[in-house]
Amino acid sequence: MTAPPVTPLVSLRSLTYAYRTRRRAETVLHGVDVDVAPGEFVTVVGPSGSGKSTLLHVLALLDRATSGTYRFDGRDVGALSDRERAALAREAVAVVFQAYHLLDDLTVAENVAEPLRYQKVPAAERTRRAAEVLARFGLDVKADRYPAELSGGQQQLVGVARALAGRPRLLLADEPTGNLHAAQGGAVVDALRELNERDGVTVLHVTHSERWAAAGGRVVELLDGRVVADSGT
Ligand SMILES: Nc1ncnc2c1ncn2[C@@H]1O[C@H](COP(=O)(O)OP(=O)(O)OP(=O)(O)O)[C@@H](O)[C@H]1O
Repeated sequence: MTAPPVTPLVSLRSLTYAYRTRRRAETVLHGVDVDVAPGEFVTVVGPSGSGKSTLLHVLALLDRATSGTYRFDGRDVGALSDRERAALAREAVAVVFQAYHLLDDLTVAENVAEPLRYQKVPAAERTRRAAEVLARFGLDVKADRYPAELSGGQQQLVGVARALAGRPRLLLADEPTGNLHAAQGGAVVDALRELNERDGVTVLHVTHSERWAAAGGRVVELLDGRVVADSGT
């Protein structure tokens, strides 16, 4: 007996995206077809300007595709209202950016707990989860510090911990190592791999560094807004 087919967590078909200025529209994604199965770890590589960040913003539900379809766990995202998309993003998707986007006047633990408010997680549970994820990354000792008192690598790990605390199904990381030294960057990529392997979170890591692509797993390569190589197909 063959196993039933698994619904991809992410399924893109003929997806395009155009930036519109007052004068004209510039298409920067041209017919992207990609499926990502639940539990996959995908590294997206490509030179500067190839469309990696644009793709990530569409996947994160921050921008709507111009044409084509994006299905998230079988749901056609294009058919959702803005409110429904925002709810799906809040519940199921987390993003780690190159800039850490931590709130300076909140402690590390408060930063990690803060987004859980929007998922309506009760206060005691927010505190418990923040402590748990910080401990996993060895940052429990920094829980009461402020972001400015941490190194860049530690701040980015707090960003990963914050993403994990929300228990996302899809974690998108856009050049999370871009501002870091090699060793710090390695710790951040290790953290992404761990939450993929241990927690089953589907991860899509965008980078223009070949170094991380060489670390294994599936690699999707973009060039001029098109997928030119995909080791998963
Ligand atoms: N807000 C915008 N308005 C118009 N064009 C844009 C905008 N943002 C990006 N672009 C264009 O879209 C194309 C793809 O950009 P994108 O940032 O997605 O590439 P990238 O592969 O992530 O590059 P990098 O590795 O440098 O971050 C580029 O030609 C860029 O100039």
